[in-house]
Amino acid sequence: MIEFKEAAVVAPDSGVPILEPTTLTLTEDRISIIGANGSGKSTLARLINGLVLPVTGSVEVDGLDTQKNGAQVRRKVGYLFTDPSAQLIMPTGVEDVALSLRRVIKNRKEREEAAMAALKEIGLAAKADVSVNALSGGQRQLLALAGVLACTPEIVVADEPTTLLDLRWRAHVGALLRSLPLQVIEVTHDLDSAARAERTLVVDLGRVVFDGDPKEAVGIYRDLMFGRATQGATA
Ligand SMILES: Nc1ncnc2c1ncn2[C@@H]1O[C@H](COP(=O)(O)OP(=O)(O)OP(=O)(O)O)[C@@H](O)[C@H]1O
Repeated sequence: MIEFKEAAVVAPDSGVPILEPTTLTLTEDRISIIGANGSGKSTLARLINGLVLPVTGSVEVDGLDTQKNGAQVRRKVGYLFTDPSAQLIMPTGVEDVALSLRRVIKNRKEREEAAMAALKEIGLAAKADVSVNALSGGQRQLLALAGVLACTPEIVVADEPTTLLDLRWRAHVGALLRSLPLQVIEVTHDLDSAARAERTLVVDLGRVVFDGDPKEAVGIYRDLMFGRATQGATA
């Protein structure tokens, strides 16, 4: 269970509020987060695994405070970035997934075997020894996901995981995320994908302005966007 208690974030340099005090209990297996560029979605998502820490209030995952128990929280919460380059470090796929496992499996041979198993599971076994740079964008995102899943998280937070992908890869990665027997929280600009969740949060100007039915959420987001576009056009 993920619990935000009045969690607020400000910009480290300026102190400008990025996320207003936010209280949420997130228990559903499929949650989507939508909102305009710069509204605070990634900040909200990053609070869940302690990549961002609240300046006031707290965020807990199964009772573990992200501030005090960061390492334990990150073992529970895997984080998938929009751009897989942000998390792929090693020259080849198998080395990269093995690196993700360095804290989980100490024995090198066992680690490589587990990395290969994770690549096989996701359909990338044939690319295990290929240079990461030679993979397509879709394959790189799959590889990043393999690295996350190899560590057997209980929750996956995916921050616009399909934004950089073509339609085919978008469908593939989206379907994979939906098939995971885990809690999946997805930040997305893909409103069809957002609407498939059980619960959707709409973020606007650093606040969760709607929390509930996905289809209703998408309607509210569209109203926010078109209202703003109209105001902008007439200003
Ligand atoms: N470390 C930081 N220092 C200063 N400002 C920040 C920092 N992190 C985020 N911001 C600002 O906070 C606001 C919210 O950022 P955030 O990345 O959470 O938005 P977002 O909704 O995920 O946007 P996008 O859809 O464009 O990815 C933006 O205006 C951003 O510039």
